[in-house]
Amino acid sequence: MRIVGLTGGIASGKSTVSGLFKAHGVPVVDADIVARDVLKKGTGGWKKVVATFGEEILQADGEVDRPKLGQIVFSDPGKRQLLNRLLAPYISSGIFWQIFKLWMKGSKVIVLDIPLLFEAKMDKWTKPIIVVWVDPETQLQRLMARDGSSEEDARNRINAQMSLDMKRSKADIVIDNTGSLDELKEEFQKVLHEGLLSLHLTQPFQLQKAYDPPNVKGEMPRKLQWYFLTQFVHNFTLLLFSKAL
Ligand SMILES: CC(C)(COP(=O)(O)OP(=O)(O)OC[C@H]1O[C@@H](n2cnc3c(N)ncnc32)[C@H](O)[C@@H]1O)[C@@H](O)C(=O)NCCC(=O)NCCS
Ligand SMILES: Nc1ncnc2c1ncn2[C@@H]1O[C@H](COP(=O)(O)OP(=O)(O)OP(=O)(O)O)[C@@H](O)[C@H]1O
Repeated sequence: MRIVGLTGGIASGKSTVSGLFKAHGVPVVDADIVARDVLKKGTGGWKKVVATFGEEILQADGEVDRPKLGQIVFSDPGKRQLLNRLLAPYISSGIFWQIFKLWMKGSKVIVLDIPLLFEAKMDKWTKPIIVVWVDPETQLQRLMARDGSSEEDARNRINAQMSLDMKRSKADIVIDNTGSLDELKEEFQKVLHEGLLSLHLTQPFQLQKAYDPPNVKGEMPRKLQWYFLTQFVHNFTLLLFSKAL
């Protein structure tokens, strides 16, 4: 299975590009969604974060108040590193689990959409690496417009990540998202047909068929076996990652 790394800076347009991949039938694992799941009320990640940051980061319903925690960690690098360390094993194992499920479904090419691909040193697992780049001013404006955040908050979030120019220098393929959405779609088509092909990754028509092989009747017993196997692998990985940190 080929794992294409899709990264960039905050609000550089990763989700917009991953939406285009999905529209072409390529499955996407979204690390932000995994990171949200591992912080839901009652999960292991939630327990660790509440024990460390205190109950004042909770809403009345017991869920983490994400804007509040965001404000704490994006204005204090030490606290951000602490949060990263607490959640990293859960996020890594969640990502692994999603990829494993797609592999079982027979997917040949998937996209891993992850903002911290380089920072978390996960780039060694992905090839090619696509970086969605924008100039700093456009990034700031889009971030403030999308999140309704102040300039200070937006700058804090941008500065919490490796610079986009540095990420661009590490990319196999760069998508420049400074222009309009239509221009982005054109860039994306070029990447599909020229970029990925020049890396001998795959044929476009294979990309479209990269997921969901047709269902075969009477597969239930095998699926059950797979279910138990994957539960085992999931728990084992979680244990492994927890011990590694
Ligand atoms: C601090 C939290 C609660 C703020 O939540 P909020 O809903 O406001 O933001 P959201 O999770 O949607 O993230 C938005 C963007 O912020 C950036 N970002 C998130 N966490 C981090 C981080 N630890 N370091 C640098 N950038 C980050 C990413 O570009 C992400 O796409 C949340 O971001 C979080 O739990 N972060 C730690 C987990 C993590 O590292 N997530 C990144 C995915 S690997
Ligand atoms: N080419 C474009 N022209 C105008 N707006 C755009 C363009 N590309 C993306 N946007 C907008 O910019 C904002 C950020 O894009 P998006 O959410 O895709 O970024 P992201 O990299 O996934 O961000 P995050 O790291 O926070 O998940 C969104 O509101 C999106 O609609």
